[in-house]
Amino acid sequence: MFSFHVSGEVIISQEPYVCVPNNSSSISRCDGCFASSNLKKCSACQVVWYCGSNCQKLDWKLHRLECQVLSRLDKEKRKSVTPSIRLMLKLYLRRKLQNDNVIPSTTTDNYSLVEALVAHMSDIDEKQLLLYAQIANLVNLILQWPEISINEIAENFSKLACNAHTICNSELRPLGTGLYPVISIINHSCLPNAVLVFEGRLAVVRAVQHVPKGAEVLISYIETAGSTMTRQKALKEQYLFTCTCPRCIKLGQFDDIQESAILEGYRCKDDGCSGFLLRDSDDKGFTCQQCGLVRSKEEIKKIASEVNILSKKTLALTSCGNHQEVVSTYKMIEKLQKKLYHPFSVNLMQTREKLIKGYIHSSILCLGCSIIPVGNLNGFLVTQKMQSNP
Ligand SMILES: C[S@@+](CC[C@H](N)C(=O)[O-])C[C@H]1O[C@@H](n2cnc3c(N)ncnc32)[C@H](O)[C@@H]1O
Repeated sequence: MFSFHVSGEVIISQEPYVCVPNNSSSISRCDGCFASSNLKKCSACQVVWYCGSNCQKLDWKLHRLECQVLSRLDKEKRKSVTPSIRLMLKLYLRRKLQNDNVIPSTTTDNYSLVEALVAHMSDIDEKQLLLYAQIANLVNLILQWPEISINEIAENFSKLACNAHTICNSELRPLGTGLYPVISIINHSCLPNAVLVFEGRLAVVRAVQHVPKGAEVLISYIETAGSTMTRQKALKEQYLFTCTCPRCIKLGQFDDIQESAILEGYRCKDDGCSGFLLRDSDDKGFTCQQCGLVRSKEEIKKIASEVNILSKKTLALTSCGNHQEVVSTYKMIEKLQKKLYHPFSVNLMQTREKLIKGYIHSSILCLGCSIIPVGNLNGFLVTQKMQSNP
């Protein structure tokens, strides 16, 4: 048994058993390192991209098999090969390579770890089951391996849903999806003692506080900056369990109500007051729990609808690549949200996060302002003042 004393200390790290970049019609990434520039498409299958011969060579044993199955498909069918279908194909192809001793198996890198993952087959609803069966059918058609059944593939899709991880870069932009069977053993807490980050494709679990000898290492599967209801809903929907962590068991208690109202509720009408608001019993407005001022529902609705219109505008602007306009629209949203939400509101924080990402994207990050994002800890964007040049 180990104990981890220092915040930031690495507890465990693992390379993915399988992973795929989140390629779409608008963005392609290298299958090896997820880079998005200088890419060349595999000339045989016309599906997979590489940034150069290094990544292509490293991936060759697995891609040789994948390339064979993808090359059999006609052009239209190849378009239906989504990243999740590719992840499933790679899972079976890697198992085959290890069974045939083409690539080695180790205690932390073998298919039996995938077999042991929780699938929740008896907890998922019929609609979801049907969806898994349909996509499993497609995988079956592509692979043409009579020894694997549609049921088994569907079960593996269910496993991926509650065990696979989104691989993000240091700016927390999603790059791809990976399955890390050892990391998947780690359970969730809304008050975690560790965090999962990615260094390229490598998944690294780091302590965020002292983890005493024998204590369970717990990470958060979801954005922790949310009300208990929001967190519970997200965990139930994707991971099919009810969290009973120290934060969740406080549901309905004063501390929990206060935290939820700060994170997701409105601000006091008085700019100088930092109180949190609760809905009045007659449902006509919201009263500040510190100074007693009331905000009407109508006033709140009006600002919220202006925010809504601007948010839709950012979607349209983003899709046509107008990043400068995106940034100025987020600035307007931030101004309105400052009037609407509590200063520690998640919505406000998310807008600021998008604003900073927008600055980076449109390359107008003003070094004079000296603010750069350095990470996201427990869902809060941490910023760091850059040292001014001597
Ligand atoms: C990635 S797996 C974690 C490992 C899993 N406990 C196992 O034994 O294989 C995710 C699943 O673990 C369970 N789980 C994780 N954290 C939990 C928690 N705090 N309370 C209850 N179940 C949890 C849920 O069933 C969830 O879908």
